[in-house]
Amino acid sequence: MAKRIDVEDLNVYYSDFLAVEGASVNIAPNTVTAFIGPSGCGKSTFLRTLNRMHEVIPGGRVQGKVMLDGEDLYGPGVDPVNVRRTVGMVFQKANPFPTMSIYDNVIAGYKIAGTRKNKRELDDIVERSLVGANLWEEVKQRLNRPGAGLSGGQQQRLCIARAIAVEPEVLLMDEPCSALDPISTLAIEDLISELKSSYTIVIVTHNMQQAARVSDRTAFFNLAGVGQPGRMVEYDETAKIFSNPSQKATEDYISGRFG
Ligand SMILES: Nc1ncnc2c1ncn2[C@@H]1O[C@H](COP(=O)(O)OP(=O)(O)OP(=O)(O)O)[C@@H](O)[C@H]1O
Repeated sequence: MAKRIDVEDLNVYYSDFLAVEGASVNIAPNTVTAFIGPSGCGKSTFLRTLNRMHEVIPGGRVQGKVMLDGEDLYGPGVDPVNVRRTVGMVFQKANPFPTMSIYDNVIAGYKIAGTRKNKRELDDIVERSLVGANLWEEVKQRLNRPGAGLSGGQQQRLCIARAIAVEPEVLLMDEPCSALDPISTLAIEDLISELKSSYTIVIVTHNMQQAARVSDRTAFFNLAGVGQPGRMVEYDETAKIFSNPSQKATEDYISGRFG
């Protein structure tokens, strides 16, 4: 079941460096939210706080609250590994395990967690996930071939299949199309629109047309200057952000006047 995400006044640090300051956001279940903004304003950093991947980086820490259906992800006793299972992530560069078969890539999350499943159950998971990622028809005859033998767009869909195989409730995507050609990009965008019925999706993108095409709501991040923390300047319906933003900085950015 897709979950809602509520972030309250989050500060995100790399050791002493405050990378994102005072970010708050309320994300409804079964929606797509896009994070846009200039390079270095903290989009990826903020995204990684939503599944506790930020703290894997040495010196990475947060202040504030990230709630998933009202439960604080950073509360005492919360297991970060469990958080990352519930909140899956897809990265900029498709990163299938190259020598592993397509089949084994999809079930990698279960193997790593040491979850025991019989062959029939695993077959079902593989088919369901590849169907969900719109890749099944293209690979069903070659499930035992290495993941690295797929095209870039197929590899990215394989990574999406791997992410959804463990049945997350939220999917985070960090520039998932930046290494893809326009056709593969459209395939991923179509897929994002389909996945929305099952998951809450948050995507970082540099492509404003993409944000406009796939997202329901958009958050614009900005940076006051070099060495300053990034801030979430405006967060609203995507149609509003792109047609009638309330902040001048947002308007300058989306109209290309950013400088
Ligand atoms: N591992 C790290 N250690 C220290 N500082 C980091 C680290 N990763 C990012 N930063 C810093 O945090 C700030 C935000 O970076 P982040 O990558 O989140 O920005 P971004 O908006 O996603 O940028 P881009 O659009 O270029 O990917 C930057 O000043 C960056 O240099």
